[in-house]
Amino acid sequence: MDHRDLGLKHSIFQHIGEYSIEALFRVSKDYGKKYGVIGVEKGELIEREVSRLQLETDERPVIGDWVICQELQGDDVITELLPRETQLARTRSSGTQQAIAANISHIFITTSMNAEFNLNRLERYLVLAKASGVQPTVVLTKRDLVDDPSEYVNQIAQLDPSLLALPVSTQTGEGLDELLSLIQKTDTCVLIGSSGVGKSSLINFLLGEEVLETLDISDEGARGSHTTSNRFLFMLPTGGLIIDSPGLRQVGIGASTKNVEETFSDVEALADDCRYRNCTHEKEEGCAIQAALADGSLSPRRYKSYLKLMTESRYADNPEAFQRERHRQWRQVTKNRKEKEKVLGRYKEF
Ligand SMILES: Nc1nc2c(ncn2[C@@H]2O[C@H](COP(=O)(O)OP(=O)(O)OP(=O)(O)O)[C@@H](O)[C@H]2O)c(=O)[nH]1
Ligand SMILES: [Zn+2]
Repeated sequence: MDHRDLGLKHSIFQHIGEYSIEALFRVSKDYGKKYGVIGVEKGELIEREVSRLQLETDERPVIGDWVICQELQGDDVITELLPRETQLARTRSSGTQQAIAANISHIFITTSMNAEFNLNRLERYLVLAKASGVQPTVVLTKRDLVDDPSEYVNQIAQLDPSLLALPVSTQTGEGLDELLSLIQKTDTCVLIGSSGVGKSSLINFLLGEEVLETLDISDEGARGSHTTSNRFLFMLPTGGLIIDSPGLRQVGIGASTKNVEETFSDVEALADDCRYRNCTHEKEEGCAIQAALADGSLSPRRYKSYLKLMTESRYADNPEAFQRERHRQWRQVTKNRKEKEKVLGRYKEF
């Protein structure tokens, strides 16, 4: 085996500099202070537990990162964090971005074909994929529960005709070979989606064993006193890698207005035809978006989803504005509470 089996893309090589390839490792477990890393020595996979030195960047290594590890005074340490090709990030409460996983080549957006199916949520995930610069595929899970998945596939085609939507079932095995065939040897994939859509079941299938359920117990035994990591990079037996991280399972992830515009290119294209350049698409005369809503060519659902994600992403573009808005909302809450107390106080007087 070699580093390509760990997902090494050619582009990372230029950053290795004077180090030997044996010093190159990939972060596979994140314990907070310590990390699990994997590398290759004499054609064999090696796993190490390392801590990090004060790095030149403020950035903390995350799962999927490529790092340089060296032995210093008997300890294995991360001495350098290599530049990321892609990263998935979320917006902190302060409005700044925090990386969750790095060097990902494929995002599988998972959604099940039942009440959980939600186009707004899908659009949110598509914006996230845009923000990360990563190719998304929609995986429609629980294929065995529906007679005909085409109703779901068609709805996704309406969001973006170039987007692949793949119905699968871990119960019957349908679609799973196609899913596997999408993962190349040097690919690093993540599955994102709501709780219960079947992500763990899919990861277990890809790994060929029930790793996710049994992991906590065996890992704790092997690690002794360390807190068990719940962020993992797994190597698939069929080639390629997959990241499982609870941070990736949440939806509140940051993206810029540009990412939203790209995801909603149909709505943006309409806006080009508005009479006024600074059209707010609300009441203006000659608004192409209002016209499309009126003639039914743009659905009110998609329009609302677009406006909502645009508003959110404006804050990601501008953390200070994000802070101001939070402050304003907080003042409003406090004011409401004071007013309520006033009213209640008055009642007490009676
Ligand atoms: N009918 C059917 N049920 C499935 C399928 N895949 C998973 N399930 C069931 O759906 C439930 C949730 O599956 P998980 O794999 O734990 O879902 P998850 O997305 O990992 O959920 P979290 O761990 O909470 O994020 C379990 O009861 C599974 O047995 C499927 O293809 N068909
Ligand atoms: Zn308009």
